[in-house]
Amino acid sequence: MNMLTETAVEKALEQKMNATAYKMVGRTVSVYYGEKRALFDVNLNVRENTVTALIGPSGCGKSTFLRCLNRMNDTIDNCRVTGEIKLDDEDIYDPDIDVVELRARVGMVFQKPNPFPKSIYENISYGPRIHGIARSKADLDQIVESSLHKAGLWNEVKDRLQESGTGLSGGQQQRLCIARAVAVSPEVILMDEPCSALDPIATAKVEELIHELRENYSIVIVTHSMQQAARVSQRTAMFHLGNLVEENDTDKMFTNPDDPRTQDYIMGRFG
Ligand SMILES: Nc1ncnc2c1ncn2[C@@H]1O[C@H](COP(=O)(O)OP(=O)(O)OP(=O)(O)O)[C@@H](O)[C@H]1O
Repeated sequence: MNMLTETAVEKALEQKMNATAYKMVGRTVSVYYGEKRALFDVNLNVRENTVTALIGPSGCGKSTFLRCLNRMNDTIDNCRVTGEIKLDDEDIYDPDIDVVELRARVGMVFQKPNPFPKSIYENISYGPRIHGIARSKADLDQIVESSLHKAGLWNEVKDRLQESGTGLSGGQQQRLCIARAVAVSPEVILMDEPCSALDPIATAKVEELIHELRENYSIVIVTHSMQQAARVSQRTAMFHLGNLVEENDTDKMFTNPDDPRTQDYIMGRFG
């Protein structure tokens, strides 16, 4: 993309973002693991075409909040979520919601790349097949190719689609997992420390990819790296001891945060 077009795309995205279209809205979200309360009445929204970074010291509840957004906490015994979370205008905790469909709309990429022990092709085609997105082999081929393109992996794997996904390098596996999430046409992508198992070069590639994906998706990323939050996100939310301390424009958050706890954390004074 040339500089001019890139600036135009950035500008258009900025305008979209400033219109404060919320893709997801979280109101008074609390989470309990048995008797233990891990989140306290968190009010946090996910903006469209925006990367939102969740930061804060270990154990502050970042992953717990992330998992609320596609009901991954349902899979944890003893975990109870209260409050309200809406995707567009739909309450995702409504008992009538189809959770499998929800998790296709709100996809997830985990800390450790977790491709299925199947071929690269099958890793990506599985979701579209079970969700009935592809009607023919040609449809599937097209989805596999376009998802790999979107994840910046096509050129590296196009000649080895039938080889196992687990044979790829760690960074390639993570981009495969991103391609797998993208293949079911999600609206939101959740990423839980997606680069923590990657080397700096693979990390840079995934960060670049996150930057590009923002054009089409809303992204929420948990990260321990302040540099990463500053590089990839437009909004940042700071958690501490299960509370949302502050949510702000990333630029402001890293230059002039409203809350002293944010300042302390960013300056490495705790956590
Ligand atoms: N499955 C679980 N069962 C019981 N307690 C849990 C579970 N998962 C998380 N917790 C607790 O909930 C709190 C928040 O944990 P969470 O993993 O959300 O924090 P985090 O900010 O993502 O931490 P980290 O940065 O270390 O990954 C912690 O006190 C943690 O011990």
